[in-house]
Amino acid sequence: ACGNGSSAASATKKENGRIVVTFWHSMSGEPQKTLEKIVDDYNHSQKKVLVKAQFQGTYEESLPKYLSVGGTDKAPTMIQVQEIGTKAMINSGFIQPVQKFIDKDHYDTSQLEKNIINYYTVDNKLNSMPFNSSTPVLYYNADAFQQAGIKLNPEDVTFEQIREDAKKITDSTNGQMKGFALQPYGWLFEELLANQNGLLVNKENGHAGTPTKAVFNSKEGKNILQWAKDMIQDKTFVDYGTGTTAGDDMTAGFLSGKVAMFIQSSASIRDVVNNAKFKVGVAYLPHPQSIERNGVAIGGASLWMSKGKSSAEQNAAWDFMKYLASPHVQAEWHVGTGYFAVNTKAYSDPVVVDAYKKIPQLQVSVNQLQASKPSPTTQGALMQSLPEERTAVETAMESVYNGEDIDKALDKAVNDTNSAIEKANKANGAK
Ligand SMILES: O=P(O)(O)OC[C@H](O)CO
Repeated sequence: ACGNGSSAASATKKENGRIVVTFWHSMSGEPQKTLEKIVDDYNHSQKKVLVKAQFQGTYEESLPKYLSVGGTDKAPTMIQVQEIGTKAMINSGFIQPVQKFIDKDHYDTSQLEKNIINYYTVDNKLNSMPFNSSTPVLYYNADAFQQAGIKLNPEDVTFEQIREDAKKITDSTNGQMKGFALQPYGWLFEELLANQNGLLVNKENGHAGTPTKAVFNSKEGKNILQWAKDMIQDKTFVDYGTGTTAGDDMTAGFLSGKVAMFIQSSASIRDVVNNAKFKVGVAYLPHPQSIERNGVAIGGASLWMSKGKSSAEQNAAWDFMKYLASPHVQAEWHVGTGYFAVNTKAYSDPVVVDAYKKIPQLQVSVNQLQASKPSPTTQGALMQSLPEERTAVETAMESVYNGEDIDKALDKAVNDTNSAIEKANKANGAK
């Protein structure tokens, strides 16, 4: 990567006298609709800046795209990057930490959720602006639970209970509705691991230095795959695969009554609740009975400023970032999606207070985050090679679902992740 910062800034782009800010994002479904409305409101609220929101595919698609045009004229002014891209963005040399604007502007970061600020603060600098933060939650068909005569305490769900409930629901519907789905999605594995206080990588998950090894082939890692395997054997489990539509297919399966429970980002709460013809329950992430619930790490994404843009363009983007983080906009964002409000003042906004009366499910992920124990596992792993780790874990999950031995699958995923770590550390000189 380049990144010596010596290149001249590009010319400010203008349209009808307004500074153009290009904003790459990865929001689809309800979050996309909500985001587009917010951008529109911002563009109408003032006359100096024109934000152009451009959907760039999934997080996995947009980050490599950005890294291939970073530092050139084709780079957007700002981009939304998933949490695990943090180190890759810092190391790319293409970005301007937002700390610079915070300092210049005396922007008060104490209004932002502490957990989230901590996540994006590396080397005492806030690198990117918090915007859309989530936790994974358990979605369940509350009507199906009632019909099967079972109850669930949303704040304490165990692996064992899910397995039992999955059997009861599958049996009581003669297999018409299966019990549970766990998409082979690395993020869900990472979070189920954190909920058992299991580390993903060494060096305290990368918070005590650059990781040199993956360590998720632990008892805690195996618990997750054994749990899924047990349900596959019980014939109560549905595998929606790893394709790009897997998440949508799983949600569609839940909405059409083919599966009673699944785990997915809280970002889907509005999508799911709006579209269900039955009562939707939302619960904390489960844990094995023998291991106390530890809590979750924040997921989602944040907003990054490109280096090499004119200061007029950067200041315009900063103005928009501040608008996005303001209490009322965060209130609308939270209730329109299921992401947290990154600005804590949003929770007393009438928009949120009213929404909680009608959609109490929105509160579950906020409570779950606040009930998480601060530790290197709930802080999330910090490492450049997390995208590679995620792919390796997804391959392991899928192969176990297809009958592979758990130890073999996890050891292979650890080895593959270690190769990526070694390569990145060599390239960075262990940055
Ligand atoms: O789907 P999101 O935006 O909640 O993000 C989930 C993961 O944290 C992405 O890495």
